Amino acid sequence: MKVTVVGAGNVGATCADVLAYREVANEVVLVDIKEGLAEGKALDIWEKSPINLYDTRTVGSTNDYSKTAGSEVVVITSGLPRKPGMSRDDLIQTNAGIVKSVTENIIQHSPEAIIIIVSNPLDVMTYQAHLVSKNDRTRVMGMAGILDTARYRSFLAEALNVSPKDIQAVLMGGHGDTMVPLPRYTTVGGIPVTELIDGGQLEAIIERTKKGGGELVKLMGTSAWYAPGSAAAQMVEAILKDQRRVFPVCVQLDGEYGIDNCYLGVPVILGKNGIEKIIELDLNAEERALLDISKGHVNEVMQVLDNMG
Ligand SMILES: NC(=O)C1=CN([C@@H]2O[C@H](COP(=O)(O)OP(=O)(O)OC[C@H]3O[C@@H](n4cnc5c(N)ncnc54)[C@H](O)[C@@H]3O)[C@@H](O)[C@H]2O)C=CC1
Ligand SMILES: O=C([O-])CC(=O)C(=O)O
Repeated sequence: MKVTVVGAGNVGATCADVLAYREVANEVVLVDIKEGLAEGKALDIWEKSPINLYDTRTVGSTNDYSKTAGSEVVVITSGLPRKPGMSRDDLIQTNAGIVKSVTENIIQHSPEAIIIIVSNPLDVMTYQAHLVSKNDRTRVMGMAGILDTARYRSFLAEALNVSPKDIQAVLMGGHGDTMVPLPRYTTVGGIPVTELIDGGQLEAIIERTKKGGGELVKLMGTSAWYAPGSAAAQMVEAILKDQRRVFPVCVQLDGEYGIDNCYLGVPVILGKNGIEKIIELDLNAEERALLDISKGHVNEVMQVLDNMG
């Protein structure tokens, strides 16, 4: 089993590292445009194998996609991260071109690959990769929901002083301030969260979650990588091991939730064929209204991409 991770920066290298030490694949190919970066990081991860005890082979490449041939899953993390004061949407001009050229190279060498997009703005970069690859929508998806849900779960765990392992939750919508957390579908060891926390505190956690990426950008001057890299690796693992995990994932909606041709995070079952099923929740009026706002925003940014030609 072979996985390629494009972009050997913060998120890509973290993803490759998690894939290696969890032995998700036999071979992980790391690609970057910057001379020597991918080779160096792949070698560093390989040199760690006797310490962390794994035998996944990690290989680096400076833009030579022949090394990626026959990959079953490809994670695309190449592109600019935002700096303080920027929105994710501000990255579209640069990242749209990068995601386009990378997707073309990937498809040429691994036409059967399932593609996971990480580059921002996430929902619209997933649209871009879908347009370029012409793959079935079940095989081109974006990583955001696992990360956003993890932030929400970790904040709840802290507030309730319980293990984050016991918090289950789902978030929907675009990867940005319009994301839609769903307290109705949040449980703590099977107990509805609303029985354990007061409304004001829960609302504050939801607001912090929506701005969770920005909180880290403010602290570090660039965006997060440990949780994002691990989240992308978790999606790869679900696919390669055919785990049928239930995760929020960004996918093109084609009538689900009454929405056509918009790329949004929704709960799906992830297995060997990529998106095995989109789960349609019975949203109440308030949740529905929030999802519509999120859809409106993603549609606007999709329009910007369309206008770029
Ligand atoms: N979906 C999500 O939840 C998240 C998305 N992101 C996004 O992921 C992307 C990467 O973030 P970081 O790893 O922190 O950035 P980074 O700057 O550390 O790494 C990006 C890498 O992409 C490489 N690159 C640029 N153009 C390339 C090309 N044409 N081919 C191959 N490699 C190329 C750069 O040389 C660099 O090494 C950003 O767009 C960021 O906004 C980051 C965190 C979470
Ligand atoms: O905030 C950013 O720019 C990166 C990202 O998508 C996240 O960490 O959620």
